[in-house]
Amino acid sequence: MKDNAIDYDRYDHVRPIRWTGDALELLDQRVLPFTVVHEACRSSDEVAEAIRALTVRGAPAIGIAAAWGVVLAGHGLETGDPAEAARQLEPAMQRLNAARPTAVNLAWALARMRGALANAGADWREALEREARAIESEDLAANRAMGRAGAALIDAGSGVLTHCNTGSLATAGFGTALGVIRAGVADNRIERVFATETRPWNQGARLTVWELGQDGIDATLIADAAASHLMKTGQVQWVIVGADRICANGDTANKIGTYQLAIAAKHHGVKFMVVAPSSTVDMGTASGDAIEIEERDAAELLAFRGKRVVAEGVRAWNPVFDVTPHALIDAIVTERGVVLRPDADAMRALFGG
Ligand SMILES: CSC[C@H]1O[C@H](OP(=O)(O)O)[C@H](O)[C@@H]1O
Repeated sequence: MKDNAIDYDRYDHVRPIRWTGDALELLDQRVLPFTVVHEACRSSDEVAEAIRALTVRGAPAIGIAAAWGVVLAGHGLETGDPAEAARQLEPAMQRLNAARPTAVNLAWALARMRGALANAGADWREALEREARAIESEDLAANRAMGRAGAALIDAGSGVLTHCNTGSLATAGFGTALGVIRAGVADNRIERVFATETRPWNQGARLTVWELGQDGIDATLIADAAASHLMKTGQVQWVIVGADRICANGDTANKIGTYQLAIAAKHHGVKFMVVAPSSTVDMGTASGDAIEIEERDAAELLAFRGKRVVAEGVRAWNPVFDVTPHALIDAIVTERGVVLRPDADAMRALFGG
C-alpha cells in the first residue's frame, strides 16, 4: 500500500501524553468523551497512580507514560553518577512496573530506561529524556507502518469489527488496530466499521467511536453481546484488535471479550487480526497460560460513576483481559512484519529467541 495514500497529520488531533519539561500531562481518559481535561503528573508515583487508575491506558501508552515517569523521578536526584542514579531510581521503577500486570509494554519500557542509564555518563538525565522521546517516536512510526501493513491484508469493500480502544488514546498516535482501520478507510478498502462497547470500562463506546468520529469515520457501536450476531449477518470480514502481550507461540492477551470474538470469528469464517508493535511481543513467555490477567475492582461492574446499579450483596468477578490462542488468529501485524497463522516457529522466524 502506498504511504502517500494516508495524510497522517490529520489523525494527530488526539494526544494522550504531553511532556512539558517538568510534568507529564495526561489526557484523563476516565472522563472522555464529554470532558476533555489533562492531569499533570510531577512525580513517578503520580504517573504510576495514573496508570493504575486508567487515567492513561492502552499497552503502548502506559509504557510511554512509565518512561516519562522515570525521567520525572530523575529530576529529584542530585548524583552525577549514572550507576548511583540507577540504584536510587530502581524503587520508583518497581512501583511503576507494579501499576498494571498484563501489558508487557510497561516492563519493556522500564528495561529500555535501565539500558539508557547503563550506557549514560554524567548526562544521564538527558539520556533518560532522549530514551523516553525515542520510545514515543518509535511507537508512532511503528503504528504508521502497521497501519499500511494491516490494511494491505484487507480486500476492498470489507467490513471490520474492533474491540476496546487501540487508537491515538492508547499509543503515541494513529493507533494499532485503529491505525489499520484508519489506513484501510483512507485506502478505500474498509467500507463498514463496527466497534463493541467493551464493557465494563466502555473503551469502545466512550473512546473508539469518539476518536473515529473526530476523523470523520462513520463507526457503528454495538453491544458486546451483539458481536456474534453481527458476524452471522456477513457484514464483517475481519475482526481487528490490539494486544497487551503476545507470547512466543502467538497466544495473545487483550481486553476481556477478545477471546470470545475470536471463537465467533472462527465459527463464522471471519478473519482475525492482532495489531501490536514489537514492544508488545514477549518472547520470554512461552504461551498464554503464563500471562497474569489483571482483575480490577468489582465496583467497575456493580456501579456506574459511583452509583450502584446492581442489588446489594451481589458479588462480581472482573478480569479485564483474556488470552486468545494463536490457533484462532489469522495474522499478527507488527512493525517488523506480519506473522500469518502464528505459531512458535512463525514467531521465532520474525522475533528470534
Ligand atoms: C493499543 S492498546 C492495547 C490494548 O490495551 C487496552 O487495555 P486497557 O484499555 O485496559 O489499557 C486493550 O486491551 C487494547 O487492546
